[in-house]
Amino acid sequence: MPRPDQILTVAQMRAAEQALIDGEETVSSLMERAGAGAADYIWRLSAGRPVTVLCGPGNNGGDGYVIARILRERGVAVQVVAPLEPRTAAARAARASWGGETVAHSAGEVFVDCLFGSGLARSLDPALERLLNDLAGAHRLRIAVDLPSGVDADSGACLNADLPVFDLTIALGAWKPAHWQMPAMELMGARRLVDIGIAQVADAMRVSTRPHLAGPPMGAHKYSRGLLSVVGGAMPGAAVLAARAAQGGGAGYVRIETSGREGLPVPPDIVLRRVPTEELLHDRWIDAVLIGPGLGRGSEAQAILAAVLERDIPTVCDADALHLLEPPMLQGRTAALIVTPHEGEREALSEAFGVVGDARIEEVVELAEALSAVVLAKGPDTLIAAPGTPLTFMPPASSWLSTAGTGDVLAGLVASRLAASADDPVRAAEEACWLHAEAARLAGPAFSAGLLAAHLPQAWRAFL
Ligand SMILES: NC(=O)C1=CN([C@@H]2O[C@H](COP(=O)(O)OP(=O)(O)OC[C@H]3O[C@@H](n4cnc5c(N)ncnc54)[C@H](O)[C@@H]3O)[C@@H](O)[C@H]2O)[C@@H](O)CC1
Ligand SMILES: Nc1ncnc2c1ncn2[C@@H]1O[C@H](COP(=O)(O)OP(=O)(O)O)[C@@H](O)[C@H]1O
Ligand SMILES: [K+]
Repeated sequence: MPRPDQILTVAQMRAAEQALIDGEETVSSLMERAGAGAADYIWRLSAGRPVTVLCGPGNNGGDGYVIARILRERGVAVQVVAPLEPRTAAARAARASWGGETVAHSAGEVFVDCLFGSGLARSLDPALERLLNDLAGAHRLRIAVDLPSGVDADSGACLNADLPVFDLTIALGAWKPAHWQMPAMELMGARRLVDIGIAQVADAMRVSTRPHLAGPPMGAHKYSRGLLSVVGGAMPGAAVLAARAAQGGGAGYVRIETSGREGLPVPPDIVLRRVPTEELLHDRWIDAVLIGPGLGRGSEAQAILAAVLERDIPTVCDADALHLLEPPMLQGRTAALIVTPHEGEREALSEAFGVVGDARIEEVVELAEALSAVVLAKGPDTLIAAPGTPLTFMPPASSWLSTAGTGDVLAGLVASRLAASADDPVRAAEEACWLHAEAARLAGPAFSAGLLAAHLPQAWRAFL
C-alpha cells in the first residue's frame, strides 16, 4: 500500500518509478495518471477560467501537455507556452496527443508551471527565468506541477534568486524533501499530493501525521503520568516557562531543581527543590530531565550539565546546554537523549561533535548518529532525526512562533512527553511539536511565549 506520508529523494523516486515500469506500467501511462490527477485539481480551481500551461523539455513538460489536453477535453480554454522542444519519448508523445498549437506568451487567469520538475539540473537560464516570472505575474492564480521550477527537489534550495510564489503545488507520486524544506517551501502555497501508484519504499523519509494522544487512564496518578525535573540555572525565568509548558504537555508532576540561590518566581503548582549540585536528581521516581533553558554558559553550568548527564536518566538538552555539550559527557549513557537545537545551536553541536555534512538534511542525520540521540532541529522546517529510524519532517507551524521563549516552551513539552513515554523518544518529540503548533494556532496572532504555554490545555483537544 502506498503511504501518503512518504518523502522520496529523486533517486528513490526514479527507482520506484522504474519498478512500476518493469511491471505493467510505461512512462506514458504514469504520465497520464499524474497529468490526470493534476488536471482534476486545476479544473476545480480554475472553475471555467482560461488556463495557460508552460511546458518544459522533460517529463514535467510532458505532464503539462497531458494536463492541457484533458482540460481542453473538458471545455476549458487552454494555451500552451513551450519555449523548448520535448526531449523524452513520453513528453513527445504527450505533445503529439495535445496536438494544439503553442504560443510565445499568454496572460489571463490561471497559470500552470510545468517547466521543470525533479529533473532540474542547474539554475534557469535568464531567458527562462524571465519567461516564468512574466507568465506568473500575468495570471491571477498560479499552480506548480510537482515542484515550482527552479527548486532543487532533494535539498529545497532555490537555484535562482528570483522565482515566483505559487498558490498551489501539486506533488506527483510522492512528496520530495523540497516540499517540506525552506526556502523552497515558501514558494509553494498549499500542497497537495497525487497518487500514481508508487509503492512504499523501505527507509523512506516521512512527513509527520497528526498523532492521537491518550488522556490519563481511569486509575492514573501523578507519578504514573510522568515526573519531570527541570534543572534551573543562572536565568531562572526560562526554566519556569519550560516547566509551565511541561505541565501543559501532560506530565503528572513537574518540578524545578536548582543549586542556585536566585529568587525564583515559581507559581505555587510547580514544586521547587533547592539542593547542592551533587544532590540534583536524587529521586528514583524521576522519569525525565530537562536542562538548558536559562542554564548559563559558565564553568558552573558546565559542571551541572555533566552531573545531570551522568545520572543517565532520559534527558532533553536545549539552549545553553547545547553550547556546553561535549562528547565525553555522553560516554556510558544508555538512557534516551533528545537535543532540540535551532540553526545556531545545531552548528555549535556539529562543531563540537565533528559533524560535517553537505546540506542541512544530511547534517541533522549525521548529528543524530554522532550523539546517539534524537535531534529535533527546529525552525520553520523542523526535522526529527534518530539513529535507525526514518527522518521525519514536521509540517510547517505558525510563523508567529518566531518570538523569544517559544523554544523554552517546546523544550518543556518535549521533556513532558518524554516523561510520559520514555521508551519512544521520537514519538515524544513529534507529539511535542504537534502540541506546540496547535497551541500557536489557537494563541495567534502576535502571542507571547507565556500565552503560547497557556493555550496548551486547549491544544490537547485536537489530539484526544
Ligand atoms: N517520477 C515519476 O514517477 C513520474 C514523473 N513525472 C514527471 O517527470 C518529472 C521528471 O522528469 P524529468 O526527469 O524529465 O525532469 P524535468 O521534466 O524536470 O526536466 C529535465 C530535463 O530538462 C533538462 N534541464 C534540467 N535543468 C535544466 C535547466 N536549468 N535549463 C534547461 N534544461 C534543463 C534536463 O537535461 C532534462 O532534459 C517529474 O517532476 C514529474 O513531473 C510524471 O510524468 C510521471 C511519473
Ligand atoms: N518562522 C517560523 N515558522 C514556524 N515556526 C518557527 C518559526 N521561527 C521559529 N519557529 C519555532 O519557534 C521556536 C523558537 O525556538 P528558539 O529559536 O529556541 O527560541 P527561544 O530560544 O527564544 O525560545 C521553535 O520551536 C521553532 O521551530
Ligand atoms: K514545475
